Amino acid sequence: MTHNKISAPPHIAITTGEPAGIGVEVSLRAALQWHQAGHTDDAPLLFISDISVLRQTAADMGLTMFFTENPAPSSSPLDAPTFRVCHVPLHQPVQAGVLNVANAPYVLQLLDEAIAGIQRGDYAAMVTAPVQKSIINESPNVHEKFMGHTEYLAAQTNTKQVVMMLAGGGLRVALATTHLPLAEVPAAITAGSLRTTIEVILKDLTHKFGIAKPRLLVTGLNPHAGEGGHMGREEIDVIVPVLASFVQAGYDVRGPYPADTLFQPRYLNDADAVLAMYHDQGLPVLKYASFGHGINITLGLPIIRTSVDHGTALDLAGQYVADAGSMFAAIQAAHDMMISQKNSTKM
Ligand SMILES: NC(=O)c1ccc[n+]([C@@H]2O[C@H](COP(=O)([O-])OP(=O)(O)OC[C@H]3O[C@@H](n4cnc5c(N)ncnc54)[C@H](O)[C@@H]3O)[C@@H](O)[C@H]2O)c1
Ligand SMILES: N[C@H](C(=O)O)[C@H](O)COP(=O)(O)O
Repeated sequence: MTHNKISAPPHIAITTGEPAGIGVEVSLRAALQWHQAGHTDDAPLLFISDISVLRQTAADMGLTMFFTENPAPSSSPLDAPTFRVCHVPLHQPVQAGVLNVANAPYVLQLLDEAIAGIQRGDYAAMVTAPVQKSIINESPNVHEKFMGHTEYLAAQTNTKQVVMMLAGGGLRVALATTHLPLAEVPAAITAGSLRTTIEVILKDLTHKFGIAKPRLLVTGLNPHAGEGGHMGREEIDVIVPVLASFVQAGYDVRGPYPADTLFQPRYLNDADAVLAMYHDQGLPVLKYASFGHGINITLGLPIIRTSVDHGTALDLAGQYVADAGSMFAAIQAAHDMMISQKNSTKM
């Protein structure tokens, strides 16, 4: 891995994710679009990736893009889209659509470099292309269970509790639990964890999204929010008391609402975000509303991290037909969060 001291302004770092998936191609397309939108001075992009893969993929896609490990663009024509790269070499050559366990540590190296670069002050934010969680867990060289970026970034930055939030189609949906087997969800929703989750959401909606007094709607866990205890007691025993404590403290936190009927304008028009209890309670709604243009944000981290709303799409890899809209939206969101955070620290 090669480091070049990056001069101001700090770059937004893109990690290109699983090399056999669509991560590199959507990163390239979105970066080119970002460059063409004129963001070369206020929020330039930098790739954390294997530079040969970037060059080869751009050539295969017919994109005119140049890549340099050096601070000054070397061989590109004046004004041509030139991107800095923190070169991390692949462990083995890639075949599109075919996972290779030998490259799993490479995927984590991209993330480690992004975190370290932000901590060095070289990067202002990280935007992650999708990874394949299964192949990372199959690697004999990866010793910790890998649940997702969200959990990995929390661990690597020593953050006790983070919150996954996806946004798109006019919705923001945060999750009380992330990549957990469904059978483990009820036990994971404790008064303590729910309280911290809500605190993290309210704080970041203010500091990273510029919402002075966030309005949060909270789902129940069980069908019909437990039907008065006849279909589960988590609402009565855990969720209601936690929400009441926020209301008492003056926060606009409402619920628990039955999840099946909460996602309608009547409720959503009067809210900034919804907190769902588990992954497949909230995300299908969000992805139905915005797949291809939605984003994923990790709240509660000491760094800014955004990502796409889709996975590695191994079935599309190498065809260069994948929609880069979500990657572009993730870059835009990282940029907007940088500005909100700067403004909120000035206040
Ligand atoms: N941010 C991330 O790292 C992230 C997010 C979601 C899923 N994943 C991982 O990706 C892997 C595959 O997950 P999956 O199959 O459930 O979801 P997926 O998003 O990869 O694919 C679901 C469907 O959507 C299509 N699709 C996905 N992205 C697209 C795009 N940009 N343009 C056009 N079509 C697109 C695919 O071809 C497929 O038909 C899993 O390992 C999963 O954990 C990672
Ligand atoms: N839960 C996310 C989704 O469905 O889009 C996805 O798996 C990515 O999660 P991480 O950002 O934690 O990798």
